Amino acid sequence: MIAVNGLKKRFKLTKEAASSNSSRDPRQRDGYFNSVEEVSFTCEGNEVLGLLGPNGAGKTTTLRMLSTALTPDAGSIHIAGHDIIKSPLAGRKAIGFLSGTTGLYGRLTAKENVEYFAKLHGLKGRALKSRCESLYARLDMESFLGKRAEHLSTGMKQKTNIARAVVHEPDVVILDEPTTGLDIMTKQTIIQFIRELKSNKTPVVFSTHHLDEIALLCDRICLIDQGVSCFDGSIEQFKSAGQSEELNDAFLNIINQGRAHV
Ligand SMILES: Nc1ncnc2c1ncn2[C@@H]1O[C@H](COP(=O)(O)OP(=O)(O)OP(=O)(O)O)[C@@H](O)[C@H]1O
Repeated sequence: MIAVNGLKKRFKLTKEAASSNSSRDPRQRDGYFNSVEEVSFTCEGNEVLGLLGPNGAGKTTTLRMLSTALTPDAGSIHIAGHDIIKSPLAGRKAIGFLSGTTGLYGRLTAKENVEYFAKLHGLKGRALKSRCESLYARLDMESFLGKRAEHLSTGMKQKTNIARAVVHEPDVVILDEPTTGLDIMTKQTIIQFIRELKSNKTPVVFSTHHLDEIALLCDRICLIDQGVSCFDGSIEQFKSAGQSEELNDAFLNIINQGRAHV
C-alpha cells in the first residue's frame, strides 16, 4: 500500500529568477518556488492510481519524492510498510521507479543493462536468468536484447528502462509518464504490463496526460493542480465531482472548481 500525506517541496530560486516578475504562478513566493504545496493520496495493493495534472502541476516532483530521489520539506510517505522518509534505503528496495530521465548505459546492450541492475539488486544464477527472461517476454524485448542501448529506438529504450526498474520485483511500482512518445503497439505492451502488475497485487502509481489510459487502467485518480491535490478518489467519484461522464470534462471542471475557490 502507498499512503502519501501532506507532501510539500519547495526549491530556492536564483536571485534573478526570484526577482523576475515573469512568473504568474502563485507558488513563487519569498525567493522560493513551492512546486508541491499539499499533496495527499492512497493506493492499495490491488489498485492502479493515475496521477493527473496540467503541465507544471507538480506530478514529477511528487513522484521523485516517492522514489526517495527528493526529500520532502513536510508530509509523510508510507510504502509497503516503510516510512520512506525515515528509512529511504529500505524504501528504495521496495520501489521500482521509472523516471522521465532514467538513463541506460549506451555501450551496454539492452540485456546487459537489465542484468547489470539485476546484479546490483543481488540477483544471480538461475533466479536472475528466469526473472530477466520473464521480463523480456512480457515486455516483448527479445528482438533487440543484443543491441547496444545507444542504438535503441525510443520505445525499445522505454521497455528496457521499465525492465530495469522492476527487475528486483518491487512491492510497488512508480512510473513517470511511461507511455509518452511511444507508438500504439509499444503503448499497448506497457498497458498490458501494468495490468499484469495489478493482477499480481502490486500497486502502481503512474503519471500521464492521456485520459484514455486512465479509463483503461486506473481504479483511482489523484489530480494535482498548482502543487495541490484537488481530487483523490475512484473513477466514479471523479466523474461525479467533475459533473460529467467524460473524463476530459470532469478534469477541466474539477480544476476550474478548485481555482474558483482560491
Ligand atoms: N529544481 C527546481 N527549481 C525550481 N523550480 C522547479 C524545480 N523543479 C521543478 N520546479 C518547478 O516545479 C513545478 C512542477 O514541476 P514538475 O516537473 O513536478 O511538474 P509536472 O506536473 O511533472 O509537469 P509536466 O506535466 O509538464 O511534466 C514546475 O513549475 C517546475 O518548473
